[in-house]
Amino acid sequence: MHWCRWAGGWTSHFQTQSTGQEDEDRCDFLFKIILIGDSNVGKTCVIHSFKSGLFSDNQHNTIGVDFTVRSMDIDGKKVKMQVWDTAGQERFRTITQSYYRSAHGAMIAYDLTRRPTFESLPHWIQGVEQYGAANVVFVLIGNKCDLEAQRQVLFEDACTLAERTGALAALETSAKQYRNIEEAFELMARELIVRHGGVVHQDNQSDLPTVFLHLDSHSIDGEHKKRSCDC
Ligand SMILES: Nc1nc2c(ncn2[C@@H]2O[C@H](COP(=O)(O)OP(=O)(O)OP(=O)(O)O)[C@@H](O)[C@H]2O)c(=O)[nH]1
Ligand SMILES: [Mg+2]
Repeated sequence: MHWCRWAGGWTSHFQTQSTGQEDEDRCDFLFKIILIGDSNVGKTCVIHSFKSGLFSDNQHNTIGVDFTVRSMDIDGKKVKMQVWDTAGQERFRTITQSYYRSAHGAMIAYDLTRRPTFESLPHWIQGVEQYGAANVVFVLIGNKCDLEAQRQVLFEDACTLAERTGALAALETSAKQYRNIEEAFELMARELIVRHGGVVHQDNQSDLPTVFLHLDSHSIDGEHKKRSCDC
């Protein structure tokens, strides 16, 4: 039987006979992360990239909801990230919203080459506030930063929105070039660990701009407490 800390309580989600897989199944924390945002912003690619490091150009639109699991080592703690991929298409909205309730964290994604996908972020944030848990942590993810020449959203605009809406952070990612993918999930994992009783140090190794907001003073080292963008 393998015990896992499920955000505040202990759970036996990994009850099995002893198979010699104990090390693989053991974890210190298990967090549910949901990815939401308009269709074609790259949610599935971000998750696929996080899971396998690979990028596929021929990604089909997600039907309903899908999920994947990946473990991360955060300062010696084994953290299982159960990542829920949702369809951005309107017709699946009722199904996808029913998954918000049990999420500890939400990554709300937009495509920085398509302004309308950024404009709809307030709507997605409102959905999290309405259907999600009260203390859900959310970050704003501007994907496709490899397409700089086609950019339609300034990072400063994302920072402003993040600050106004109480997001933990704003980040720009590229699923295609595996840029800021690991960092986005690590940022989320570190914050959730702190909120659920662990103590970790913030360790931002990203080469891309990230702005951290609304972090508890005890949650991270002072020197990294706020890395602001140039806005
Ligand atoms: N250049 C570039 N293209 C990307 C990136 N991420 C995703 N794409 C492309 O964007 C398109 C949509 O990607 P998906 O991951 O299917 O988008 P989605 O948000 O999951 O869409 P739905 O499942 O309909 O909600 C695909 O053609 C991907 O190849 C990226 O970082 N850079
Ligand atoms: Mg998808």
